Amino acid sequence: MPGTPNYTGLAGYSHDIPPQAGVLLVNLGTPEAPTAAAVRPYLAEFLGDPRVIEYPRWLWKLILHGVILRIRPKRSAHAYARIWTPQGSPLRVGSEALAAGLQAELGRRRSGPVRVALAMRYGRPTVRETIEQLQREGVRRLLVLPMYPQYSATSTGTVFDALADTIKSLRWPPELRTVNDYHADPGYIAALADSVRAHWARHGRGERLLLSFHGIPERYVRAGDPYFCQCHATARLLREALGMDENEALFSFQSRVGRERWLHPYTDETVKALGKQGIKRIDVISPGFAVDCLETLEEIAMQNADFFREAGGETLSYIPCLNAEPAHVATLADLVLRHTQGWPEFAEDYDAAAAAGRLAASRDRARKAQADA
Ligand SMILES: C=CC1=C(C)c2cc3[nH]c(cc4nc(cc5[nH]c(cc1n2)c(C)c5CCC(=O)O)C(CCC(=O)O)=C4C)c(C)c3C=C
Ligand SMILES: [Fe+2]
Ligand SMILES: [Fe+2]
Repeated sequence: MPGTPNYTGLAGYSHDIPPQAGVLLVNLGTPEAPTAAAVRPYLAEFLGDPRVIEYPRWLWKLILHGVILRIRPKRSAHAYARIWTPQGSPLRVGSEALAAGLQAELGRRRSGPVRVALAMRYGRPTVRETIEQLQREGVRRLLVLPMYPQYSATSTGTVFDALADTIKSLRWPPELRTVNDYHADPGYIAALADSVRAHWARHGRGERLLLSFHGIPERYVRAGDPYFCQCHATARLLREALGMDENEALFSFQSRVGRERWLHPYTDETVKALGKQGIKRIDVISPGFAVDCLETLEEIAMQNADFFREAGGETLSYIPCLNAEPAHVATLADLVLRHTQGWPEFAEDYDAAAAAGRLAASRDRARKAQADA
């Protein structure tokens, strides 16, 4: 508190700064440049994480450094080069825009001071340096929101590892809350459904809609990872909100790496099968990614579009992630308000009824569209 004795004698000692609440968004991270030299340290950190690759350490270190880091950086860099923007990697640009949008929205909807910051699990800015910076700015209460709608130990879980490591070394850690997942959040489902309808209104509607989620090894799910169930739940709720059944809105897993069996069905095989069945146009959405990235812009919109054409299809129409769209910002702001209830900086209450109302309205629109058809 200003005016209380400062025993350290240091300028900027955090007792002297008015307290604030903070929201820390954390995304995966991305290379600094679309070059093999920049991709190598990124992949080394990412694939060196024992949460991501659950193999005996010594064996994996041999394979990672002996084989993978000699081959993959060049291949990945080539893929990144296809989607790189003048502002940098789409994942970084999109995450920063979303964080800025959330800062503005919370500023409008909150009476108290709130700081929104963005960290990356791999690469920079790190979780540690971002939390240390927030503390210098007076953040005493912190909500950590990993940018993954569905929980997986390989994505969300490892963000909490980085958080725990940071907290362990702080003399005076902030009061903490965390968001595990928001896979069934009504606002999130409504925003996805609305984005699909907006895409159809602008580009026409395909014969099928494919909901493609990032995969993980099947072994992890058998060991207790809830990811598969949460992806299924998101897909079911999204189908309901769109008034579609399982034959119209299909479900698959993308981005597999290595020889091990990953979650099924695979996106590439599904896309090829649809092309072979004589389907000419499909729409694809990736509801597990908050912002567009390599796995959507390159793997889906480019690679899988090629697979579809090679199999006899014509158009794979990719539906972008929610990115910094106002509906996405509003949904995350709701989530923040709900998870920070009771904090003195955040006196107002989260309006659960309004979010449920938005989902109901989305379902009504689906019913109306069906009745009109
Ligand atoms: C090999 C193991 C991997 C697991 C398990 C995994 C889980 C997982 N990943 C995401 C989100 C993203 N992954 C991205 C890229 C990416 N993923 C892997 C491997 C695993 N992911 C690799 C090797 C890469 C790098 C690119 C490549 O070489 O193919 C990205 C995009 C990053 C970007 O810079 O754009 C995201 C986002 C989730 C949500 C998840 C578990 C549910
Ligand atoms: Fe991944
Ligand atoms: Fe990939």
